[in-house]
Amino acid sequence: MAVYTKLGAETLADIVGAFDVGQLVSAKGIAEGVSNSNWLLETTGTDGGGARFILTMYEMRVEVEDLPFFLGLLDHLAARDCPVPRTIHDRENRAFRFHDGKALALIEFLPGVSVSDPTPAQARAVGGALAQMHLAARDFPETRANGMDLSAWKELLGGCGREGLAGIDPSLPDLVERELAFLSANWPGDLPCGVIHADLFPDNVLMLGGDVSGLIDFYFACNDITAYDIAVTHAAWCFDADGGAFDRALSDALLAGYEAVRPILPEERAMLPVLGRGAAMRFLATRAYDWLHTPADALVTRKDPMAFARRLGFYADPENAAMFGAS
Ligand SMILES: Nc1ncnc2c1ncn2[C@@H]1O[C@H](COP(=O)(O)OP(=O)(O)OP(=O)(O)O)[C@@H](O)[C@H]1O
Ligand SMILES: N[C@@H](CCO)C(=O)O
Repeated sequence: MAVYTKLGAETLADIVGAFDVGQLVSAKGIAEGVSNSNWLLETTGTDGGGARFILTMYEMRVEVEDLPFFLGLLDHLAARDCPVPRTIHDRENRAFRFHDGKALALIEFLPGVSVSDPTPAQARAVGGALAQMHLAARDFPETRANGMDLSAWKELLGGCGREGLAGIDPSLPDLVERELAFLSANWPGDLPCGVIHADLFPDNVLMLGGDVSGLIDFYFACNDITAYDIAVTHAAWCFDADGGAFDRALSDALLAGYEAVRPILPEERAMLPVLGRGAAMRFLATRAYDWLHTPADALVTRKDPMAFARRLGFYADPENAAMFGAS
């Protein structure tokens, strides 16, 4: 349950009063998500017609000094017609405020649901929305380094130790050692860079039928290799949940949808298998670390690291590299 802080009705009404959004009508804690506390708020709206918002209180993993980047990016992308929620600024035009020392932001509510079993048409739409985001962010003036880069993967996996990794699966210590050495030697240094989402899993995409109605949860967004974001999205969308079964139709649709909006350069395509290995390692690293460091009685469900070890195997297999060739 991702509501870590209890806020009474009066407190929520006070918070809402700082924004020009009408009066609070109802508030409901949102169970999904693990990093922040989220509430779905309903207000009377400014014209009395009613309005819905997401109130987010930043609890962990999000640094307050990064909020201008994350929230400014939402406004920048929304102004360029990307399906992302706008940040509602308070009456003093601030994008975030503090309550009891914790930062909070009011964000536009977007309709739609996260799909757990995407169709190729939905994967195509997601590819298109990702490319649209990459293009729209080109003139975003703020920058943020990727806190989840290769050096962070090494640190997280180092923090697991060989024994810890072996406790998850006996094959993991050698796989991690071999792959980290490969990625260190082969990570591209000359591909186009820009603002990337870096975590565009199905649970961070809201869909209405075949259309993307919302890209959310930009709290890993940063400046890094643009094609790495394609690889992350590919790894997140084109396999079954345990990572054992690759879905070629989803993959083709995702890449075609992306290319309908922004071409994938030949040099980007050529590196997709390596970037896919990196993307798989990134989620293997955070999942393995959390697997070993989350107390057994925590309310959060741990995610399976091996689901990304299997994806890693897929991207590392030379037989699979050909399908990323120029279309
Ligand atoms: N703008 C929005 N419009 C509609 N629903 C939203 C919006 N933002 C968030 N939600 C809902 O709230 C849930 C949690 O949001 P989010 O994923 O940002 O939380 P989080 O705690 O940061 O998650 P994570 O654990 O993935 O980091 C989402 O799954 C979605 O159901
Ligand atoms: N999307 C990530 C969690 C947030 O980094 C995962 O599924 O492991």
